[in-house]
Order: sequence, then C-alpha cells, then structure tokens
Amino acid sequence: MRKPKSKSRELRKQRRFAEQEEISLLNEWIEFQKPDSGSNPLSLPPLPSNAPVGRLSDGTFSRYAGSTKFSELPISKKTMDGLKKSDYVSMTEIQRASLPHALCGRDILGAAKTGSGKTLAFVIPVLEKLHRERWGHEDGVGCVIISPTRELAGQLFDVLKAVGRYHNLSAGLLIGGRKDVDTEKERVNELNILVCTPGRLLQHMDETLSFDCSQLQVLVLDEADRILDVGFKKTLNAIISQLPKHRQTLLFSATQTKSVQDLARLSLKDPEYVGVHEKSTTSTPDRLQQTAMIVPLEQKLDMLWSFIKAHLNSKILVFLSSCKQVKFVFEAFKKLRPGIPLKCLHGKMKQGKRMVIYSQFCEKRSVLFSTDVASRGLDFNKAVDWVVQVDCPEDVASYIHRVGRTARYASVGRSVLFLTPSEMKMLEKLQEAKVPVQFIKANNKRLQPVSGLLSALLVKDSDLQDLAKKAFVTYLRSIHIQKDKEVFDVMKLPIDEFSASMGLPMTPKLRFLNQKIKGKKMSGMQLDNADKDIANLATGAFREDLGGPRGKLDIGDHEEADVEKGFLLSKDAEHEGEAKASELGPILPATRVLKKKKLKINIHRPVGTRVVFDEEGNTLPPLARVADAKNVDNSSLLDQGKREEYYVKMREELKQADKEDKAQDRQRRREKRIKGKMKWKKQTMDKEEDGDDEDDSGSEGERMGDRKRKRSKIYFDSDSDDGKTIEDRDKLVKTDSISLSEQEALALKLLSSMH
Ligand SMILES: Nc1ncnc2c1ncn2[C@@H]1O[C@H](COP(=O)(O)OP(=O)(O)OP(=O)(O)O)[C@@H](O)[C@H]1O
Repeated sequence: MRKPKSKSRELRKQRRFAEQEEISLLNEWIEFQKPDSGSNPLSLPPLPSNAPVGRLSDGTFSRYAGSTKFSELPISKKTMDGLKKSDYVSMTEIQRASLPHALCGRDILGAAKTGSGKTLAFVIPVLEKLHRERWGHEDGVGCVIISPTRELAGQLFDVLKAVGRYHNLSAGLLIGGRKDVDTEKERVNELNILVCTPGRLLQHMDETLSFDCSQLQVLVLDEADRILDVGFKKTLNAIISQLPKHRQTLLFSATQTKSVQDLARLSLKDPEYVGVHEKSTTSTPDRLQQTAMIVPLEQKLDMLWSFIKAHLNSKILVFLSSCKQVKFVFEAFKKLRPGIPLKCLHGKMKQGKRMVIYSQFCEKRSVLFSTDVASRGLDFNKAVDWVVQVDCPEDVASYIHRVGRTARYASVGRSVLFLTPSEMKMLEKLQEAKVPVQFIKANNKRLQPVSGLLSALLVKDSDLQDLAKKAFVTYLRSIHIQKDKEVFDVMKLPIDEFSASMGLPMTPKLRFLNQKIKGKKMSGMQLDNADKDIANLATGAFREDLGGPRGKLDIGDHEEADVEKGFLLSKDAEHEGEAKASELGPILPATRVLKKKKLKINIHRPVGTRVVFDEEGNTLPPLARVADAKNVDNSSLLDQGKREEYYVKMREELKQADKEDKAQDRQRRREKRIKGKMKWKKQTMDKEEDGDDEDDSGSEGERMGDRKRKRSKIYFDSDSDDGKTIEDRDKLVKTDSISLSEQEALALKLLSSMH
C-alpha cells in the first residue's frame, strides 16, 4: 500500500519539476522575443510552416509575434491541450495581433469586429499569467473578468472551462439572479478566476467579509465600452477603487472607446491599442449581408409576421426595444401559431429561464424575440440565419452589436432593419460609420396583415389586451427618452394607427407626452402626406425567392435599381415633408388631454358696475350695504377724522379676512396633497405586492413622470377647487385692492349725495 503512495508522490514531484522547467522556458522565450511596444504583429510575415518552435538549437528562441497558429506561441502545454481539445488551431486576426503583447504582460485595448474571436484573446493570457505565477487555490482571486450581461458571462465561463480544463485553477461564475449567494460567499475566496457581472461582483465586495482581491493579477473587461459607459459608471468606479493598481488590464470590444477619462479610471499603463479592423472598409463582418427598409410603424407587426411566415426553416433573432413589447409580440404571435417555435428573452425573466432559453435557441431553428440583453457578445452555437431589428437601435454601436449575433467567425449571416419614415437619418449614420447597409424595397403582394387577427385575440383575452397597452406605451416612451433626437421623434409617429395595428380597440393615454403637446392645437395624429409617400415607396413584404431552404432576399440588379430610386425619391420626399410640416406646425398625437379652463380676470373692468340686490330683489347702488351697515353712524362718517378711522378699520378687517381665507385655502390644499400622496403610496405598495414586473426601458420613466406630475401639482395649483393658479389668485387680490381705493372714493360721493 505504501509503495504506490510514494510512487505517486514521486510522479507529482516529477510533474512539478517539469512544470517548473516549462515555466522557466516560457518566461525566457517571452522575454527574448518580446515584440516592440506599439508594433503590430500582423505586419510581420508568418513563420514558415515547418520552422522549429520554442528554444532553437543555437540557444535562442523562435519569433512568436507574427505567428498564425496557437502552437507557435509561448503558451503552456495545458493551455495548448485545451485549445486542441476545443478544435482551435489557427488564430484569428485579433488573436494574432493581441496575444504576443498580452502574453508579455502588457495592458491591451482591443477592438475587432463582432464574432472575430476576442474571447480567446483574453482567456489565453489569463490562464497563462496565473499558470506562470504558479497560482493555486490557496492564493485566492488572481483574475476578474467582467461582462455586462449574465448570459455573456455564462458563455465566457464556458470558454474558460473548455480551454483551461487541464489547469489546476479554480474558477467561478458570479452573476445576478442566482439565489445561492450564501454558498458563493463561502467559496468566493477559494476561486482563482471570477467571471462576473459588475453588480454581483460589487455585492461580494460590499457584503462578503473575507472577500479579498488584493493579489489580483489580471483584470478583464469584455464589451469594455458598455461597461465603461454611464449605466455602469458608479458600480465600476466602486469596483476599481477596491482593486490593486499593479495588475495587467485587458479591455476588449467590437466598438471600442479611447476616451482618456475612461482609461484614467482604469489606470492603464502604456496600453497597446490593437484595432485590427481599423483600416477595414467596413465595421461589420464581411460575410454579413445587411439590409434596411422603410416600414411605417403601423405596419411593423404585419411585416414581422410576414417575414417569419416566409422563413419557417430559419433561426431568427428579433430585436424589440422593451421587455413589454417582447412579451406582447411573443404571446400574441404564439397564439397565432406561425409554424415555427417562438421564444423570448428579456431582462425581467428569471435567470434560470433565461439560461434555458439561451441554450434552446443555440440548438434549434426558431424565432427568438429579445431586447438588447442578447445584443452583445452572445455566440449562439449554431449560426443565426437572420437578425431582424424591428425597432431601430439607439445608436450605431448598438446596431453593430445586434447584427453581430450572426455571421460569426467563418459563417455567413443576414440582417434586416425596419426603419419608420422618421428614422431615416439612422441610415445616414450607419453609412458614415462604414456599415454597408443596402436599402431594399419590399414586395407589397406578400404582406400578410396580422392586425385583424390581433384585434380578435385582444377582444377575447383581456390579459393580452393589457399587455398590448403596456407594450404600446413603453415603445412610445422608449422613443420619447431616446437621446438622438435626429432619429427619434415621438411626435412624428402615427400613434392612433400604431395602436390599431396592435389590435387595441382604443388608443391608450400617453401622459408622458402632455408636456410636449401642451398649448399646441390637437390634430388627428397622421403621417404627413409626404411622409406617407416615403412609407409607401418601400412598404410591403419581402421580395423573396423561397426556392432555397432559407429563402433569399431578391436584390438582383433590377431590384437594386428600384431600391436606389426608392431611396433617392424618399430623401426628396422627406425634405418636402419637412417643409410642409413647418408650415402646418408639428404633428401632434390625438391623445385625449383635458385642457384646464383658465379664469380670465379683467383688472380694467369699470368700477361700480357690480350690482347688489336687496331682499326684495331691488337693485342697490354700489356699496349701499356698507353705507347701511347697522353699526355705522352715517353722520359720523361726515367727520373727516372719523371717516379716516373708519376706512382704516375696514381695511384692517378686509386684510384679516383675506389672511384667514388664504390660510384656509393653504390648509385645504395641504390636506389634498397629503391625501394624494397617501393614495399614490398605497397604489405603489399594491403594485409592488402584486409583483408587477416593470419594464427596463420605460417603467422608471413613467414613475418619474408620475412623480414629476405630482410635484408639478404642488406648484401649478390644479388641485384648488376653482382651478385657478396661485398667480391668478394673486392677481385677484391685487384687483380687489385696486377697486377698494376706488370704492372708498365712491362711498364718499354716495354718502355726500345722501345728505
Ligand atoms: N481561433 C479560432 N478558431 C476557430 N474558431 C474560433 C477561433 N476563435 C474564435 N472562434 C469562434 O468564433 C466565434 C466567435 O468568437 P467570440 O465569441 O470570441 O467573438 P467576439 O469577437 O468576442 O464577438 P463579440 O464581439 O460579438 O463578442 C466563437 O464561436 C468561437 O468559438
């Protein structure tokens, strides 16, 4: 029994020794052939195919900058075996350009098109760094990889596990939405590599007492531009402040930022800018065929339905702008049974379900309706055939990431972007950013209207109707809050028609638009004629050659000529439309907004026209009541001194009465406000208790809108019974005081005439 033990100990010793030898060799090799800082390994010629690799017979080492195969790099046998096992042999361009720099410990700022293999460009240096440092379980956290979404983090974790399968390193996936935080807390310090989303990492930094990153060797930000943007700013700053400054930092994205501020936050040291596709004529993969077409808002669902029906054998990824829309389109289309499995993915789904959907979509032909949660980084196993952007992306970067879910690595892919007539500016922006989008015209004959079917569904199903309303509101709100006003203008959208196209019997109220339309004349919400012309130019179903299994967009020469003509015409028409719009004033949505009736006060009204009646109904002269007052001794009023005294007293009384009125009014308003607040609080609590899952894109906006409205009520006193503003009331008080002095003069006249 003892013999085998000592044998295995011996074996382990030998293995450790061999590993030590390998590490020394790798360190020497890396140091000897270090590429010059700032050099581009892609500019070097590849090694001859049968050239020796590693230590050469003369004691020097082979050049690794410029190599094309993983086997030509100074990497460990364990990583090499992992790569082989996953069938990775030749490097992609970003791997060739960045790995030689990253392996010798430099900070990297890497940018390359979607699907070009950026994941391996950081996974390999991470494994190698920890391996060469002989990192073990007892050393704790040596590397942190941060990803913006949970799915992407999961995918990175899978790649790390596959390539690092022969290493003795431990790794963990720390992402939100998982219930086992306590187990994570117990084990997090035993992990060497953490793959995480920013929120979960910060949660551990804040809550896990023993959590220690002080020995961190490498920090990786995948989709770096997304992690560095405002959405994650606070979280990332808090994370960075707790990490040691002496470390290697690797940043990768398809749309990279070079902002000095961002880099300062990360304390990068002389980073290598590796932008392999900077000189490329396009910013998207060459194998990706991209098209765009005008689809009026009210025809989007018809168009989408027709598209799905025409591609029943494809794997289609459909992007919509909010969770509610994803839910509605998914639920409604599911009920209409298009003949292909439908799935949906959005940020409000439980994490477990999200993972299941993600892996199911990797496997089968189907349609996945998704928000931008699936737009970045995800690599769906079997190629996605089509990316359909039903709602316009918020910017060019977002477009690039969305279409990047297809045509990955060596595969081909196609995409189509629906643009409403008012979003045409996006096409220009894409062209400026070197995105080769071809404008196409659709075939009207193939359009299969779905609005009628949706109406019938919604009449029967009140839940679906409710969902449709929410989807309608969140879509318009998402347009309303978009930053790029050149592309997104909610006031130009045909709101009533859009509502009808979703099958809604009535246009839901859009309270968030009140501010915009206040004071403007309401008109039927219609597309401007010119806009309609543009829309008609390209409306209709896709010209498809359905002969092949997937169907192809028929954009042959003849079609292209049409398309080109359509595009040019539409531009002219658009300008014409602008001119008309400015003549007519802005187009306003036909929502029902109650206009507050303003009470007009004429401060110049003639004094003394107020008519007072006695008990028998006879008219009395002005101020007769004052003159008749019981406690007034008329004769005494003739005395100048007493008269003055009387007026002073009257003024005092009036002031006092005015004060009391105001106090009462304030009290009434305060009570009303408190009541309103209680009601609002109760509603919010009820909502929370109901677990109403709100939308990422819109609900917060709406809540804020509600709060603002409530706040505005405090200042704009629409609560008061008479509907007057505070200003109005001030004016009234002023009016009264003007007339009072004049009334005094009149009273004098009257009294003297009575005598
Ligand atoms: N050297 C390689 N050889 C073969 N396949 C590779 C190689 N490198 C990457 N791939 C494959 O290419 C696909 C895309 O890789 P990856 O997800 O790393 O791209 P990416 O550049 O990170 O994309 P995105 O910008 O969308 O995140 C994956 O399926 C991956 O397995």
